Amino acid sequence: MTEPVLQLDGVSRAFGGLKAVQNVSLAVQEGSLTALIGPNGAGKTTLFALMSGFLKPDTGSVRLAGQDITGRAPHRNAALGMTRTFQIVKPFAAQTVRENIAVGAHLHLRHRAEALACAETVARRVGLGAQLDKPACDLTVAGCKRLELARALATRPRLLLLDEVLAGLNPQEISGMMPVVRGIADSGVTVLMIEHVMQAVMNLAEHVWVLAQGRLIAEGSPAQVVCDDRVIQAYLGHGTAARLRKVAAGTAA
Ligand SMILES: Nc1ncnc2c1ncn2[C@@H]1O[C@H](COP(=O)(O)OP(=O)(O)OP(=O)(O)O)[C@@H](O)[C@H]1O
Repeated sequence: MTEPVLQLDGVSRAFGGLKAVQNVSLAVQEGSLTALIGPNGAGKTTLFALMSGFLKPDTGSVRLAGQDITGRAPHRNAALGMTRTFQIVKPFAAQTVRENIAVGAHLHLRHRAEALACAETVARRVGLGAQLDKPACDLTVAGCKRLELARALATRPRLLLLDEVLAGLNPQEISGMMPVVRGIADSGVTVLMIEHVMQAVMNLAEHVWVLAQGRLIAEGSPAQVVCDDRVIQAYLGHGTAARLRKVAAGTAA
């Protein structure tokens, strides 16, 4: 097997007495589309922050394409090809969609005209082509989520960490967003997503890690994890798990 694009070994982080992430080890393979799931407060966002450099681990190591990046600043990691999105989207409200996306493009493009041209291409990829000249504050929630995705994509990531890009969307908006995420992965970008929308996890992810109380409690294909007793106890509950098993078997109504 080739070297993982991202590798965590024994990563832990506490906030005072709260062990938010405990001894997590995982490897993300290049070109994969995978998911990190678990109950509220499980430590998923903290783990993303530890991966991307927004937080330093107390113990353990993070490697990006074999290079030790433990505790390295986020902008340096972005320059190396790892970019994350945020659950709470905070665009530059008064600036246009194009200008917001261009901020990401400036990571690798010095000239404004080039960054704006790149922004236009990326906007079309995420379905924001018609909104390029709108101020970001005029976007709907779904539009803001697409903008967050676009800003990250404009950095030309090799590995994209998506923190709940589907949160707050209605079923129709979720259905519209799933092909966008799939398209990004199909274009060769490795995608790891934190997601509570299990329909999307079942449809998109080839491998899932399950976190509960800071610890990895299970991993496997979506079909495997929804059958795992620890995952049912800690997160899904019996009703949801049964429904998802039907989805996995392709027999959902
Ligand atoms: N900066 C911080 N200071 C103190 N405690 C924190 C901090 N960040 C997170 N925590 C705590 O760490 C635990 C894990 O939080 P985290 O946000 O990583 O969980 P999560 O799995 O992403 O949850 P959710 O699904 O609700 O977003 C929670 O108990 C949270 O309150």
